[in-house]
Amino acid sequence: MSAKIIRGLENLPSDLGNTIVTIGNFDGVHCGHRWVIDHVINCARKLSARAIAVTLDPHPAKLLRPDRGLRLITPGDRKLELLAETGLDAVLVLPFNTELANTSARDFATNVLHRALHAQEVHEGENFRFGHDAEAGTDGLAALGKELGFSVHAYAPQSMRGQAISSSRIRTLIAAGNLPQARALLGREFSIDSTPASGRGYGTQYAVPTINLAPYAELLPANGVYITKLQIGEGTEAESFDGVTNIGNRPTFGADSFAVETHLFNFHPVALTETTPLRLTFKLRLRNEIRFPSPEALKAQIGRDIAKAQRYLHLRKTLKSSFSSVESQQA
Ligand SMILES: Cc1cc2nc3c(=O)[nH]c(=O)nc-3n(C[C@H](O)[C@H](O)[C@H](O)COP(=O)(O)O)c2cc1C
Ligand SMILES: Nc1ncnc2c1ncn2[C@@H]1O[C@H](COP(=O)(O)OP(=O)(O)OP(=O)(O)O)[C@@H](O)[C@H]1O
Repeated sequence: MSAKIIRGLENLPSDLGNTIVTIGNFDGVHCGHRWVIDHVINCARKLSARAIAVTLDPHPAKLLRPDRGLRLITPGDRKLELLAETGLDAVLVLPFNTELANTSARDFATNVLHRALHAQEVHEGENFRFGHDAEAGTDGLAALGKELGFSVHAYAPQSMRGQAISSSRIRTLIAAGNLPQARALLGREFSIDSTPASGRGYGTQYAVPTINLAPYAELLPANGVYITKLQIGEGTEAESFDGVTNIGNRPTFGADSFAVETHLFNFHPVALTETTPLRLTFKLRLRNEIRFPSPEALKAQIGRDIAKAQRYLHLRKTLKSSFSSVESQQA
C-alpha cells in the first residue's frame, strides 16, 4: 500500500500512535535512502509502530543558498511518489521556511520528533545534521533522545562498487551524462517528468520529427544525444516509445535555442495536449551535440544515432531474456 502524504504538522492524524522516523531531503530516493528506510520499516513492524519519513519542501539549499542554483534529481512531487512506494506508512512534508531554518536542534527534537510524532526510534546516516545552521549530528540527536525518550540508530555510509551513495554524487554523475553509474547508485534509471512544447517545425522539414519537452528547471544530463524511453500519458492509458533525445542548442540551425527533443521509434499517432504527462527516461549517452555544415549532414548522423540505439536496445533485450531464462532454469 502506498504511504499517506501529510503536509504540515497540523495535518497529522490524532490517532497516529508511536512512530519510527527518518528525516532527510531524500533527493533522488537513492539506494542509501532506501537502505535507511527499509530499516525504519522493519523496526516499525516489530514494534507495531508507524514507519515515517520526514522531508522538507523546498530543499533547504533552495532557500539558504539560492546562488548555488541546486537542480534536483527528483523535484518535489516525484520524490513524494517514490517515497510513497517504499512501504513507509506516511511521509510528513514540512514547509522549509525561515522559521524552520531558525529552529534549534532541541526545539525540533522536542516539538516535531517527541510531541508531534511520538518517536520511539530515529534512524539516520552517520553524516546526518539538523537544527539551525546544521548545529547537531547523530550524537547530539542521541543525547536529546535520551532526555525525550527515543533512541537513535546511526548507519555507516552505504557505498556501491566502491562509490559512496549520496544525492550530490548522483547529481554530478547525471550532469556529466554518466547514466549507467547514476543508475547503479539510484537503483533505477534517471528520468524527468514534463509536458509537450511546440517545436519550430525544422525537425520534420530537415532532420527527423521530434517531440519537444516544455522548459524543465531541474537537473538534466549534459548537452548531447542519448538513448531514451518516452512514456506518454499515465496509468492504464500510458504508452512507451524507445527513441533518441537531443539536449542542447541545435547549433546547426543558427542562433542558440535550448531544447530537449526526442525522436520516437515505431511511432504511431498519439493524442498530445499541452498537459499530457511525459516521462523521459535516459539510458545511455551517445555523443556530444555538434554543429553540422548542413541539415543533410545532421540527418545522416541522426540516422547513425538511431541505428546505434536500436542495436543497443536489441542487445539489452536479448541479454535480459537470456538472464531470465537462466534464472528460471535455476529456480
Ligand atoms: C537524435 C537527435 C540528435 C540531434 N543532434 C543534433 C546535433 O548534433 N546538432 C544540432 O545542431 N542539432 C541536433 N539535433 C536537433 C535538430 O537540429 C532538431 O531536431 C531540429 O533543430 C528541430 O527543431 P524543432 O523541434 O524546433 O523543429 C538532434 C536531434 C535529434 C532528435
Ligand atoms: N549512502 C548512505 N548510507 C547511509 N545513510 C545514508 C546514505 N545516504 C543518505 N543517507 C541518510 O539518509 C537520510 C537522508 O539523507 P539526505 O537526503 O538528507 O542526504 P544525502 O543523500 O547524503 O544527500 P547529500 O549528498 O545532498 O548530502 C540521512 O539520514 C542520511 O544520512
